[in-house]
Amino acid sequence: MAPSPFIIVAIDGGAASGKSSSSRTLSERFNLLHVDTGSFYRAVTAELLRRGAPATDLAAVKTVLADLKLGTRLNGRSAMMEIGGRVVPDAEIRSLDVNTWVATYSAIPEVRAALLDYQRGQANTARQHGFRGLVMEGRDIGSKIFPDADLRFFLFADPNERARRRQQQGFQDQVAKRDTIDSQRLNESLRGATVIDSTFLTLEQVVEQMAAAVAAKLGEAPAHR
Ligand SMILES: Nc1ncnc2c1ncn2[C@@H]1O[C@H](COP(=O)(O)OP(=O)(O)O)[C@@H](O)[C@H]1O
Ligand SMILES: Nc1ccn([C@@H]2O[C@H](COP(=O)(O)OP(=O)(O)O)[C@@H](O)[C@H]2O)c(=O)n1
Repeated sequence: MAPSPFIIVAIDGGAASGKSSSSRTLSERFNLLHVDTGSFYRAVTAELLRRGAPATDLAAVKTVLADLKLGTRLNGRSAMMEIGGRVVPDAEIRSLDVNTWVATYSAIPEVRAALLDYQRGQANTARQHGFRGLVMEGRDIGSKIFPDADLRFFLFADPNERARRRQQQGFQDQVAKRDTIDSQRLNESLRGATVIDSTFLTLEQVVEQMAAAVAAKLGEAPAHR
C-alpha cells in the first residue's frame, strides 16, 4: 500500500471567520499539526509592547526582532511559539492591548520577514513529530507562506456576523478595523482559494466541506458523521 501523503492545508480569512475552530477540528480528526499564525503575530506583538518598541519606531522594532529567540512547543496537536523559552500566555496575546496593535505591527515588512522561515519551518516540526501534515491558519498562508499548499481555503463571513461572534466570545476586539489594515493580504490569499461563506452555515457544515477535501487528499473515504 502506498504511504499516506504529507499534506499542507492553508486556511485564510478575516477576524472571527472561523479559522481556529475549523482548523482545530481538522487537526484532531486527521492528525494534522495545528498552526495558528495569528497567535505568532500576537506573541511577537506582546513582546514588542512589553519591550517598549512602538510601531512608529522602526529602529526599536528591528532591535527587538533581531533579539527574538523563537522556538516551538507542542500543546497536544497545536504548535505554540516560544520567545526566549517562554510561551506568551493566552490571556496576554488576547488582551485588549494586543488586539489593538497586532494588525499595525503585522503590517511592518520587517515583522513579516522575521516570521517567514519560522512559519515555513512548522512543516518540519509536523514531520518530525509524525503528523500526517499540517493545517495552518492566518492571512497569507495560501498566498505567501505555502502558495503550493495541497488545499487552500478562504473563510468568508459577513462582518456584522463576525463582530457578533467575537462579542459572544467575550473579547473586546475591533474586527472591522483589523480587517481594513489586513485587507491587502486578505485579497491576495483569496485568489485561487476555495471560498467558503460561513455566514449562514454552522461550524459543523464548514468543517464537513473542508474535511471531505482533506480526506480525498489523504486518500481516505469521506467519514459520515
Ligand atoms: N459557522 C459558524 N457559525 C457560528 N459561529 C461560528 C462559526 N464559525 C465559528 N464560529 C464561532 O465564532 C467564534 C470565532 O471563531 P474562531 O474560529 O475563533 O475564528 P477565527 O479563528 O477566524 O478568529 C467562535 O466562538 C466560534 O465558535
Ligand atoms: N498570517 C497572519 C496571521 C495574522 N496576522 C495578523 O495578526 C492579527 C491577529 O490574527 P488572528 O488570526 O489571531 O486574528 P483573529 O482572526 O483570530 O481575530 C491579524 O489581524 C493580522 O493583522 C497576519 O498579519 N498574518
